[in-house]
Amino acid sequence: MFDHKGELGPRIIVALDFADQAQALALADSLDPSLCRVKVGKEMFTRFGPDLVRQLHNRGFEVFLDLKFHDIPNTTSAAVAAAADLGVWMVNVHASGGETMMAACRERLESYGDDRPLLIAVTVLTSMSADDLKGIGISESPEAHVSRLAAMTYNAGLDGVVCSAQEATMLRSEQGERFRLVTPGIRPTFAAAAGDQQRIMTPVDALHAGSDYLVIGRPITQADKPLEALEAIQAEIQLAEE
Ligand SMILES: O=C(O)c1cc(=O)[nH]c(=O)n1[C@@H]1O[C@H](COP(=O)(O)O)[C@@H](O)[C@H]1O
Repeated sequence: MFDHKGELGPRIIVALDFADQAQALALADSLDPSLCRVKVGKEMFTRFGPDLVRQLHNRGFEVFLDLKFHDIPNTTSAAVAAAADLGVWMVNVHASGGETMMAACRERLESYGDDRPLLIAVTVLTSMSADDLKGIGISESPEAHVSRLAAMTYNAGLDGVVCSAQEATMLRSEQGERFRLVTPGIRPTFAAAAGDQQRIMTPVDALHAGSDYLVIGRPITQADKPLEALEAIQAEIQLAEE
């Protein structure tokens, strides 16, 4: 694994999944960059492109560019370099693209030194259950499959994985303390709806299980008062850390 300047900093990454840029920026303006990072994913990047990322940078936010690249090594490593040129804090690829592809991405970022983004790989999407895996021909359990993909990611020299918090304890013991665990599928106790997520956990349980970063979307972005929702989660986390 290669070194990175990044310290842990704020643990919450707010997923900005909006069809409307003004709405996303208004939400960002209501949040505090010292309390959270933000994530730009496929919907907003496809609609608004790199300019949205720059606007978030101008507001002081570190950005996780969540485009889950999955392609041949040459294409994927070039895409990761484009993300590094944009100055994002974190970028991801799909681990199922294979170890050679991931290693090519890591090598491509070496020339950026300390300015490179964290490079992580998606294992098994948190919306997928054991039955969904069977549907794509994978008969091992989600945990076993996550473990396999995380080991490949580690061997390719990446910084960590996106996984469910339900797999965090296992991966922490298998891959050690420095392997970053980024966990979506987080549902605070006050957020009743799991929505399309299958493998979920509360923020406090996720941190106890070993998550480094919690990706949280709708429980904050669709709350009546998003800043209050973020602060409520922060308060829960702080209480648990005392
Ligand atoms: O890579 C991701 O961020 C991701 C991976 C995964 O396995 N599951 C997952 O939900 N995500 C993203 O995390 C966010 C979760 O949003 P909420 O379900 O609204 O909290 C979405 O932006 C997803 O695209």
